[in-house]
Amino acid sequence: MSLFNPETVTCNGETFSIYLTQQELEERVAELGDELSSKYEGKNPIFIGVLNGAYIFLSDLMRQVDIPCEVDFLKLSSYGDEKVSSGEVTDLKDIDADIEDRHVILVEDIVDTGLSMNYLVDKLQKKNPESIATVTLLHKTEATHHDVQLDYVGFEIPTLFVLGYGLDYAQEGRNLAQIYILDSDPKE
Ligand SMILES: O=P(O)(O)OC[C@H]1O[C@H](OP(=O)(O)OP(=O)(O)O)[C@H](O)[C@@H]1O
Ligand code: HPA
Repeated sequence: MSLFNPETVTCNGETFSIYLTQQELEERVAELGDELSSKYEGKNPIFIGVLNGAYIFLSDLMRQVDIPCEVDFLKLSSYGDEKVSSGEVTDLKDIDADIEDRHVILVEDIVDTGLSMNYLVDKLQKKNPESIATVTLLHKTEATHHDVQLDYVGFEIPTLFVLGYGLDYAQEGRNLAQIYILDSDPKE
């Protein structure tokens, strides 16, 4: 267990409470790893992680996958330092790998409005992969209003701002080992 597992945390002046424990995260990530290992046996998939948020989930997920696989990263930004999407995606880094005819597993930490995932699937499709599957640790089901293809979802969560395990609030809180949820609705 991490030594950094408080029940509540304060980040940028706002209070968050525990929502998903380290054990719940570990168990679900292991299940997803098993599913992917079976599905992609013999296919040498390439995991593509979306920086920054997905880096912790992706590193844990890949260590639960027991078949040959590769990894690359791209970087987007749409939230800046805010709790609501700017509504625009900014490309900050593309992948280096050639994914033509490859089996791609696109890994996000969270699908909220769906804007980023929708944008990314379109962007990667243009590189002619053999297949694209999407994985997200968290899905804010009721907040998603863009069309998204979601193949593997860790947890469906309510429309409340979350923090930890890679997810930030104005760049802080990514190093928390568990997932925390804002004590009041950010839209109120
Ligand atoms: O479904 P959406 O409304 O598009 O929200 C999801 C996106 O927002 C976050 O990225 P962010 O822009 O905050 O960058 P970060 O990963 O560096 O924190 C998250 O990592 C997803 O990429
Ligand atoms: O709830 C959230 N928390 C952190 N980052 C995010 N990016 C989209 N939604 C969220």
